[in-house]
Amino acid sequence: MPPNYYTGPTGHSHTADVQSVQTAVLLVNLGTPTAPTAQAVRPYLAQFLGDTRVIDYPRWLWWLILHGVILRIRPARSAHAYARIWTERGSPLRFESEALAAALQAKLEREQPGTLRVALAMRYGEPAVADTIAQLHREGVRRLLVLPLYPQYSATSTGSVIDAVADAMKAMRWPPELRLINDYHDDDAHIEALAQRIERWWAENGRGDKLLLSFHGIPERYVRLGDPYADQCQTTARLLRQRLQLGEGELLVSFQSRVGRERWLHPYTDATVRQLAADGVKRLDVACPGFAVDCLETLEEIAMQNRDFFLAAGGQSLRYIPALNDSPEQIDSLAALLQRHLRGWPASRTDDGAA
Ligand SMILES: C=CC1=C(C)c2cc3[nH]c(cc4nc(cc5[nH]c(cc1n2)c(C)c5CCC(=O)O)C(CCC(=O)O)=C4C)c(C)c3C=C
Ligand SMILES: [Fe+2]
Ligand SMILES: [Fe+2]
Repeated sequence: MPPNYYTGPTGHSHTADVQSVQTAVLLVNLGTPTAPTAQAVRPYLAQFLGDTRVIDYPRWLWWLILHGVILRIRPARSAHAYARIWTERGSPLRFESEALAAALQAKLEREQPGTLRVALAMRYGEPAVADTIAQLHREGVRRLLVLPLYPQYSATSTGSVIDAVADAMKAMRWPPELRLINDYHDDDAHIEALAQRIERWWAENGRGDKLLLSFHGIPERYVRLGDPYADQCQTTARLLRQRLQLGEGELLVSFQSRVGRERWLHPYTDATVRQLAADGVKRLDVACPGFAVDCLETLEEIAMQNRDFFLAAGGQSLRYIPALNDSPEQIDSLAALLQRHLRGWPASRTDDGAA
């Protein structure tokens, strides 16, 4: 039988429950290297930076630069950064995403016993989107709801997940019915979750002089070409500012993680924290609402690198407020978001529980 050919509900599944569950939720995050070494980071960066959604230069030119220059230098530098945040559980992006998926599975199982599966895939590296969808398909999944773990849509992040899902579907004779959440940047429950998470953190740790929201940047050119990302970041920030009842000067927005020589979204986070310190701000709180779970970009770039920049420029403390991760706030808001997008699909037990 050809690979990915639907074998029916008795196919390859191991438990009665899995056999009967025809609807799956697939969470997709970016992916992360398997170890904090140049050797492990290199193939990860090659796949990531080789994606035309991420870098759209003409292929032959970019291939020469990527393989001739960047992949000779960057893996060692990135590996050094990864080593600073690596734990005995591995890469934070990976174990935090797994914890989120497990908590969502448990929550949805309590709400609708035996009707839904939650799976997790990574856009780059493992577990690959195509392999995960093929496995769900073999287990009899006929309806698939995909949630890319990016609150704001960008072609470079969400768009690339859509490509990977489309490629996986193309390889199937009878693909499952598909729904795909584009973004949840202005979802009421999501804004409420962010606000409560920040307020809870302030209640436990006290409050700084200002709150900076740092989002991952993208090249400005992509926004001119129609990417809604910058607008969605600003909307998330505006809604959060209203909900937290903060003034324009108390909640600021910046963009981090710039790569290469092009102009990226402004203002840059590193320049912003230095300027704030120079302006006399002593205690700065930073949150990164664009990241569903903590990762290199929050734990190393913000909580370590930018903290150092702020202190060196005269600031007293830069405190990073953790991502929503698998907090009750995140689980409740994402479960509600998923339930809304699942509406209209039949309850998926086909065996009336008799298996
Ligand atoms: C070079 C172009 C890049 C674009 C465009 C980009 C957009 C983008 N990225 C995220 C989320 C994450 N990025 C992460 C790491 C990371 N990002 C880039 C480059 C671009 N990102 C690189 C090269 C790296 C790897 C690390 C490094 O070498 O600096 C991560 C963390 C991964 C981890 O393992 O922890 C996340 C998450 C979004 C949301 C986005 C567009 C909006
Ligand atoms: Fe990135
Ligand atoms: Fe970075």
